[in-house]
Amino acid sequence: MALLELRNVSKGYGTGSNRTEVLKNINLTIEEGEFIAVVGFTGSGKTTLISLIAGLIEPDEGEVLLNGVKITGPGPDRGMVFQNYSLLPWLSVRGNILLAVDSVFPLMSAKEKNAYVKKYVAMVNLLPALNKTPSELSGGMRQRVSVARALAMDPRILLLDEPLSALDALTRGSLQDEISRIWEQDKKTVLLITNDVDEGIYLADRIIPLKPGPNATLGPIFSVELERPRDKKALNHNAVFKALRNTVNTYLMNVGAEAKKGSGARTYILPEAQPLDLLGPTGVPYSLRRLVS
Ligand SMILES: Nc1ncnc2c1ncn2[C@@H]1O[C@H](COP(=O)(O)OP(=O)(O)OP(=O)(O)O)[C@@H](O)[C@H]1O
Repeated sequence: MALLELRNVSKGYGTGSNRTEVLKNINLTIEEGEFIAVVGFTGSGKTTLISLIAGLIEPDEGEVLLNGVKITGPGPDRGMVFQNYSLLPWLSVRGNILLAVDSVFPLMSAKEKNAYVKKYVAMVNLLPALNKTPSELSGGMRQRVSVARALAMDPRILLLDEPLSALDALTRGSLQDEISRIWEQDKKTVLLITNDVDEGIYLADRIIPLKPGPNATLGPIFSVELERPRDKKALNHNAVFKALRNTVNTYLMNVGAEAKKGSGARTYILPEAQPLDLLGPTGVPYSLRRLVS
């Protein structure tokens, strides 16, 4: 039996003329231990999709099943990492993770909990920051704490909703490496939502595009036939990686262009314009003054 299954799931918001149909007839099956990446356009319904799986919202039609049982609300069997760090600002790294551990393993002794929290903090390389509060951490460090907290709850599936999109390119790259390393260790089932095709290919077993909304549906499944562990630098020269990236990007560009045509969106051709440079009192343009003075 599949670990997670979405059967003909549709979801919209609002009523009457304020109604937005977001997802239409979504069918998705994820097996235990798989790493799946859903790539999609801004506003296509990625967060809606992951919120349905997290049990934060309910589908209008269809059903979401975990291990064959219908999801009716949030639960510790699904660990969620959001785009924007959702840590409690008054608690330390240890405190934030401990709170989650307390709720899932209430019978664990204080000593065991302490060691358990440390294990997950070490997993994301944050032991030196164990007693720091979120305001003392960088964005990348906060996201690491979120990942550690989700993993410490030992969920059946880890739901990652664009966890790296608010980070700069360097931090994003190193966190991708960490997620990859942790996944190799833990072999947890993961659903990653991302807008970065390269990130999806680097991390996942399968890439599934979410087409543009309204009434967004899932596109074809692209299998990632790349050996693990993957070396990001080597991938840049890997023919399979480059071909897959090209195929997925071309697919996304085509469905994006189709959706634009269908929506009747108009293209405006802007005139070519050069910015006027204001002349200073000396007759030298302001932008050059520092160079000539
Ligand atoms: N609670 C809500 N009430 C009304 N409309 C909503 C609600 N949540 C989302 N929407 C709308 O549903 C559509 C899909 O939103 P969603 O956040 O799922 O997309 P997304 O792909 O995650 O977007 P982004 O890439 O910007 O994060 C958008 O048009 C959004 O405005």
